[in-house]
Amino acid sequence: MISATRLTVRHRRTTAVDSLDLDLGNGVHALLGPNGAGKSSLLRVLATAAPAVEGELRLLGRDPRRPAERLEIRRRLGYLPQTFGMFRGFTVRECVSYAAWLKDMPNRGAVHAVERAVDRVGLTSRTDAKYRTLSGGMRRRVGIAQALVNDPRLLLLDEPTTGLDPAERDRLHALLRQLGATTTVVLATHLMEDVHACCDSAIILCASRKVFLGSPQALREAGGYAGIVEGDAQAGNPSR
Ligand SMILES: Nc1ncnc2c1ncn2[C@@H]1O[C@H](COP(=O)(O)OP(=O)(O)OP(=O)(O)O)[C@@H](O)[C@H]1O
Repeated sequence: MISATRLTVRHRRTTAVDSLDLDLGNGVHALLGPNGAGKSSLLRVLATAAPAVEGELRLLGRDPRRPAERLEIRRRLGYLPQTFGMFRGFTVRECVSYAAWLKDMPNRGAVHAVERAVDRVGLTSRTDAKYRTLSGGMRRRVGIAQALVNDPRLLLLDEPTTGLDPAERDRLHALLRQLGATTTVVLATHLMEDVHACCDSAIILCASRKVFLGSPQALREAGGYAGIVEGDAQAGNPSR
């Protein structure tokens, strides 16, 4: 569902993702790495929100450089960016309906899909509340509902559990485990709790390069996250 070959992402002179090879199918895949390692930059490219400067990328079997195929990818894509803005006077329902409209969903199906997405993030009792009256964690859950509303085949979540209370984190983990059966989910996170609760595999980026890809168990056996990141720094690749 994601196939990248020598994918390179740059911001002016900074290389954020360096010659990445990646093949991911259905399942929940954690994207880990120190601050500045390139996680958000990679997710933006996978979300077709920014182009790669080099390399090949196929998303859901399609080439995001071709406008018609990019449109098809976007219809099947859910993306929660690390920070996102929303019209503060919109209700929860309006925020999620707006996302459905942006994703070109037919009006009739969208009404039910919006209710379902709001329910999946536990905000049904706040459907008519204005976005500006919500807590930080609830706002993040609105963002997750926006990402889910079109039942995406490719779901990209940038630190979705930040600010969620423990019960909501558990609820999201359960939802992601369920979605992973039919969806390719990439979850950028700093929390090993997320990895152990719902992920089938973990990818570690350090200083823009992939330094590990394997199951949570393989990660433990390889010395754990800290061991791998410290080992990479000692090998002369200090993270920015
Ligand atoms: N818009 C930008 N312009 C210039 N440089 C950028 C931009 N966005 C990111 N960078 C740089 O690209 C590199 C990767 O940043 P990125 O935000 O992708 O890392 P990250 O792994 O998501 O970090 P964090 O864990 O802090 O969210 C960093 O060196 C960062 O300073």
